[in-house]
Amino acid sequence: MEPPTQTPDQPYRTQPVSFVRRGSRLQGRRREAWDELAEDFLLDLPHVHGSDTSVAPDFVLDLHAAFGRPAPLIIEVGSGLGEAIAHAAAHDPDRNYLALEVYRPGLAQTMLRISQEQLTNVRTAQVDAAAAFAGMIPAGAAAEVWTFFPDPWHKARHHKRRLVKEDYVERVARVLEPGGVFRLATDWSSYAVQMRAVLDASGHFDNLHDGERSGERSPLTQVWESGVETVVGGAPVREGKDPVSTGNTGVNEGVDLVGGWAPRFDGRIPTSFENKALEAGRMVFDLAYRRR
Ligand SMILES: C[S@@+](CC[C@H](N)C(=O)[O-])C[C@H]1O[C@@H](n2cnc3c(N)ncnc32)[C@H](O)[C@@H]1O
Repeated sequence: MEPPTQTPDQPYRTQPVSFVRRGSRLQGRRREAWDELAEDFLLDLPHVHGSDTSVAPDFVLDLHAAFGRPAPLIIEVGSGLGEAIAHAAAHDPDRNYLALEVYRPGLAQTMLRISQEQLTNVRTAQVDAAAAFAGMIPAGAAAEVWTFFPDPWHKARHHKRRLVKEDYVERVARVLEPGGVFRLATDWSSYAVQMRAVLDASGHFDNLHDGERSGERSPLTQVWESGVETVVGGAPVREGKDPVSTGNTGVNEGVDLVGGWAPRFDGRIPTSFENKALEAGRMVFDLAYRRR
């Protein structure tokens, strides 16, 4: 049976959300995957206000029941097509992996991967991660939270929609156990700078690579020198009508003396999304912070 299509979820929200409604209809193999695999791999969440990305504020997930065993928990937010989480879970069978994603076709594709690779340690949930982290995920339950390539929301007037900002970082701090690790990646320098600033200011985290890759070794310095982000889709960025925020994307911005960039995380395999960024010549910024 075709699952219900998404319905507007703005009325109950007080904050702008980090995602847009993309096609939620499932076709072909993905539709079959949803019908056949959701019972085993998709968490059945109580939604509110008819929105299938919401979760009832008083609902708390029973992780032991969801996975059928107690084990350290890794949560990937915005897991897309499931490439990274399926790969990581296959190489790390002793830990539980939870994919939080709002995009239904992506979740169907993720469930297909889980099934094809016969993984027993992955579950998925269609939910806004910011809402899930407010209550659904028990406090201190996660050993790691990953947020790789969140939607960049380029235009300055859209920056408020970026996922990684103060309130999200507070919620990640809530779900991580003491000593737990928050890993992030982005291919846009302006968002990378925002992530680093918000995390450094939060008071809940220590940068695992504080001061590393500064100066000429900083990917930020390299982006500024190359000016690669001043051309998007083959067209130069234009002030006023900029397709990307011109903050921290210009040529000769100087040298990044702060650094703090992590080496590429081994568990993060290149996704098709990252590959497109690399083909366009952009750099990837990794960050890793430990919960105090
Ligand atoms: C640019 S894609 C990157 C996907 C994947 N991480 C990768 O590297 O291929 C960002 C993903 O985050 C999802 N997303 C955005 N906001 C979200 C939220 N609040 N909760 C869960 N997923 C979200 C989007 O639906 C999209 O699939």
